[in-house]
Amino acid sequence: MTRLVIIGAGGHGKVIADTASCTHRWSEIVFLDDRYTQGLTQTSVWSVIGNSNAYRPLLQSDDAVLIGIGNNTIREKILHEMMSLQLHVPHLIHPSAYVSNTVQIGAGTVIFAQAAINVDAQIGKGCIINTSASVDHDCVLDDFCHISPGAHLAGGTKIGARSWVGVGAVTKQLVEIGDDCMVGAGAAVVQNVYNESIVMGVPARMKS
Ligand SMILES: CC(=O)SCCNC(=O)CCNC(=O)[C@H](O)C(C)(C)COP(=O)(O)OP(=O)(O)OC[C@H]1O[C@@H](n2cnc3c(N)ncnc32)[C@H](O)[C@@H]1OP(=O)(O)O
Repeated sequence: MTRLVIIGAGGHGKVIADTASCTHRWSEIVFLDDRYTQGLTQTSVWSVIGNSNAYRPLLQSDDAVLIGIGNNTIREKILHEMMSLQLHVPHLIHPSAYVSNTVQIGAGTVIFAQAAINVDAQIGKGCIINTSASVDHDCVLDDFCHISPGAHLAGGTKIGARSWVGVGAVTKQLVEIGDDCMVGAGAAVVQNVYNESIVMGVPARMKS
């Protein structure tokens, strides 16, 4: 078993740590966080061992690394740094999640408790499938997107890179959401959404 180092000790990082501890895959779980320099040495039951900006001397070659940062663009930047250093970036699945054996999952993607991912879905790198979200058959999620708690993607939905589907939002089957989009909490997306759009409401419309 190796050590898991999580970069970012905020709420999302803690859910990663909690999920990781449920898997019993890691000998130790520790955090790096910018607030270490202000005296943060503990978050919940886990130690913060250093500053995330000075990670290089703190990381061991056999560590596994995950990024505990909810912002999709920042998570992308840091994950790419980690991968360029040839560090092991696993994916993480909570034991209570259902993930079909046919699903493809990229490095650094995390799938939290009670999520369900159905047959032939494809999920890119560094994605977050949050608590109780569902991603149905044949969905394609590009890298670094975030499906918030309780959001449901119907079959064949496509989500572009770095897009964020808000808590409790839903999509109609085969809808395509572009890159860098924001789908508001509780929205029902029934039409395609262009890149960099913010949509909200039922049915979802562009934010004016
Ligand atoms: C584990 C976790 O916690 S994961 C985190 C999950 N978080 C989320 O899902 C948050 C999703 N974010 C939202 O829904 C946001 O409200 C957004 C992105 C849609 C809009 O945010 P902002 O641009 O800051 O909009 P703002 O809060 O200023 O509201 C603007 C107007 O839109 C309305 N509005 C905001 N969000 C929504 C929404 N989801 N649905 C319908 N209307 C909304 C507001 O009531 C307001 O209306 P008004 O002008 O009539 O008063």
